[in-house]
Amino acid sequence: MNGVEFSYGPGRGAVSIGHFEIAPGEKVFLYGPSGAGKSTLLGLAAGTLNPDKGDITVLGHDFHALSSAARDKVRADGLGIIFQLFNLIPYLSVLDNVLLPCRFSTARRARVEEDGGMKAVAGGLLSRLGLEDMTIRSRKVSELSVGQQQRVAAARALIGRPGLILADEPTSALDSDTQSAFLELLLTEVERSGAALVFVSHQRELATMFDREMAFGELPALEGESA
Ligand SMILES: Nc1ncnc2c1ncn2[C@@H]1O[C@H](COP(=O)(O)OP(=O)(O)OP(=O)(O)O)[C@@H](O)[C@H]1O
Repeated sequence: MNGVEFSYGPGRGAVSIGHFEIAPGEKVFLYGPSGAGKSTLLGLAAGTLNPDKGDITVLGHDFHALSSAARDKVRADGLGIIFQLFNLIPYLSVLDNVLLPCRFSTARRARVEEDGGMKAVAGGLLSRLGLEDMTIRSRKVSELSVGQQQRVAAARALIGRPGLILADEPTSALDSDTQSAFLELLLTEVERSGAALVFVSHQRELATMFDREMAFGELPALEGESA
């Protein structure tokens, strides 16, 4: 992103991003005060928000030159997104939630077929993310714990080897031991798939697990900061 300006409308939130870059396979921890613009940055990178000014290139695609349908295709083919509230489809099974991105992208589906097929790839991801129990896979996600839903959301983001994963505070609902255990599994899977990762969180103690940390906006001093 270069010289990006975005506003939600007159008198509403506005965000400026001078320069933001992430290399293939790089894992970046993005932090900053509430309202600084972290989620907006992710929305711009996902192509769901359109900048008023500036350039955004994602996975080699210049968003400015693309129609919104073409941006949607870049997102479906190449991005994995983990939201704070996971945004799973409650009435679908775990397996169907994980496989959802393959329904929207033939490229993604083809990569999954290449890697061994839908059931095998989804099952492998779920197992490595800590959902080994086979009976969980056919359950509706609304019947899972928050921690289990988080793992399903991670598997859904990772399926079909997207080039970039965008994660918006996916650990905030969990206690700190569960958070770091989840993050370790997520980072291992991200590394395995070769994806780049932008991970937004307020929990700066997690930053050491990443290649790079980046502050967004004004930052309170870390020293003496209450936990
Ligand atoms: N849908 C929206 N409509 C209007 N203003 C918005 C909207 N979403 C965010 N904003 C405003 O845009 C600015 C950036 O918000 P954003 O959600 O990107 O911050 P954030 O750094 O992700 O915050 P948090 O850490 O609290 O999630 C804020 O001033 C916010 O109030």
